[in-house]
Amino acid sequence: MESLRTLWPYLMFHRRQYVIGLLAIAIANAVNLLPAYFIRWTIDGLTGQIDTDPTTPGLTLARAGLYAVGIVVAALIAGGFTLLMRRMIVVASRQSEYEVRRDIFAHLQTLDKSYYDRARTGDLMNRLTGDLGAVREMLGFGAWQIVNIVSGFVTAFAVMFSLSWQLTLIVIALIPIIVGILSYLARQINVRHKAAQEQNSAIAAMAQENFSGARVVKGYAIEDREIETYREMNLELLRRNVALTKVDGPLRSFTTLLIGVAFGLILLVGGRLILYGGAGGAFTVGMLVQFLITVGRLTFPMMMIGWITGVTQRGLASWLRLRELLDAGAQIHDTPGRTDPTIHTLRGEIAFEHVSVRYGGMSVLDDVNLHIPAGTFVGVTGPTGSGKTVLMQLLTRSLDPSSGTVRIDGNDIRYIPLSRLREHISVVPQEPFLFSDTIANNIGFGIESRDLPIVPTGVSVVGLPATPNVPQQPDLARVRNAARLAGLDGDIEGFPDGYDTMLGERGVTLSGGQRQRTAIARAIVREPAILILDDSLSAVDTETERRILDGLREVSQGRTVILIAHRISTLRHADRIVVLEHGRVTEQGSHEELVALGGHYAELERLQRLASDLDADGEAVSDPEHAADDLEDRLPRGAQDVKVKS
Ligand SMILES: Nc1ncnc2c1ncn2[C@@H]1O[C@H](COP(=O)(O)OP(=O)(O)OP(=O)(O)O)[C@@H](O)[C@H]1O
Repeated sequence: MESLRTLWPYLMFHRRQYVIGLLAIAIANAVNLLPAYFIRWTIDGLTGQIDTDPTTPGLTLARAGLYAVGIVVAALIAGGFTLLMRRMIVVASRQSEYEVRRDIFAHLQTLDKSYYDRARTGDLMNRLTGDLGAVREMLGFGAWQIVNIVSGFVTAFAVMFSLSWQLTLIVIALIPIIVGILSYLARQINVRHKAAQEQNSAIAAMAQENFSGARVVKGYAIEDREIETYREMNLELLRRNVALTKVDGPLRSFTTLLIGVAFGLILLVGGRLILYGGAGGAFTVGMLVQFLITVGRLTFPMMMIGWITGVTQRGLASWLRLRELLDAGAQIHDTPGRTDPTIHTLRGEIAFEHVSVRYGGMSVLDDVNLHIPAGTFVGVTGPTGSGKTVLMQLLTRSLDPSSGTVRIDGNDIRYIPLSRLREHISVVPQEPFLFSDTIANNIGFGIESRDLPIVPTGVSVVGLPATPNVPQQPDLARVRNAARLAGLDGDIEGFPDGYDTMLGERGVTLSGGQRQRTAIARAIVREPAILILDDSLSAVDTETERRILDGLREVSQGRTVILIAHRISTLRHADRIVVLEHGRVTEQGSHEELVALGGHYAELERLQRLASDLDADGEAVSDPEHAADDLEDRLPRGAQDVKVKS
């Protein structure tokens, strides 16, 4: 029931609707019992058993008409209250669903990279759809039916007792059997529903990865294998769903059987009571019929007990799966009391002091000491896996160091508000992600929340507040300028709808170089204090690279730019170049200083010069394979990458 406690606040938020709705059900249930009284009086009148007027037969036409009107009025009242209940509870459950979904999404936004490294997108999607649906069903139809059952039983039993305690006892005797069997089946339903939901998540995750990686699947022609894997997983889902049906189904049949048994016994004992009389006065035919009608009214709630136990068990199991999302905490967050809220901007001075990072037992960065003055243009290079990306991730606190301190403007970054830190540092990742949106929105993505005016476009739904206002389109002048600096403006002008061209699933597919430049423009447009480009020029030709570097020079005025690269042509004009090897800073200085030093950088420079000489004098063209093999054998790993990519 711990899981219910955490759901409570969502219910309490709409308590007024729930209370009104639940009262309405109770009233409707009570009113629904009235027609049985009218029927009883009619029958007893006809059989003369309640002949109150000795001069006339038991039933007059006027009285029969009154009973008929009574039945219609009772139906109208009950119908009205049922409508009111639906309006209250179904809307409240939809609102609770909206709030849970909103909270989960907002919470997921606070989780850090390490969570998403582990989580599977398909699984998250399934929880936000399938599991949330099960919870909504529990809160809406489920809550309604629980009260329906409880109030239905209470009112019906009150009437039944007033008619005959003997017959009521028969019905009561059957209840423990019902409850015992139903709770056993409910436990089974819970276990099997969880298993089915887990398989649903796995299958959704597999499909999502397959669609995202469609190019790889096609490239390797492994569609058949994927089809077979999916078939197996789908079959397993079928098995689990069938297993669920095997316990879901008997609930209904079992309840019908019990009702049949109850009716049989009531007729038997009720008939006896009419014939021979019972304790507590005469038992009439009309009373027996009323009793049967009232028991009949319990059929649906009884069936619903089984169904509702299933819905509640499924809803609770799904809520637990949603709680797992809400309980996942961000490992990196502000430290209340130590975070300095007065920090609003950054200048861009960076210092790494004895910084080490370890993953498991593996050392990724080892005692790194580095000082980068504000406004410097720094190149970072080193073999693959030497820790360049990890070093940059420390600056946005995508991860915290295992030991040592990272400072910006002299402040320990653990005490700079996270939102400020990330607002003023832009990173162009190695594999940029673009949204299925216009190219203008993809570039302006990062400025929306910070700089854009809010315009009211919310839509009001009857009874609900208007949806929150959404930001305006990004400032096109800024977007255009960023695209120019990233060397992308020419490409965009060639697109069918210019800056309004849709990208991704619904539009143009960009080349690797265009994707990189879109990501660069997105980073530049925010005018960050620190701009980090992680191997972001690897997919562009040398001419485009030169244009982008010129653009970066222009934006680097007054900001710190860090450029991770393997190409000497990208690095050579940096104010300072840092070489990382095996997680340690092994060289730093200007291009000339490092070439003179004769270390990793000098070797990289020599081999890349050799490669371009080979290209230039045609040897590589006449026999490119051998030239490439020859060079590859001699190039260090980082340089091999350059050769392959360039
Ligand atoms: N989340 C992680 N868990 C475990 N190991 C990790 C994680 N992230 C990075 N590493 C490891 O840290 C090392 C450094 O990775 P990093 O991405 O910084 O290399 P890099 O120098 O940027 O390489 P490249 O030039 O290929 O991009 C690698 O061995 C990598 O496998």
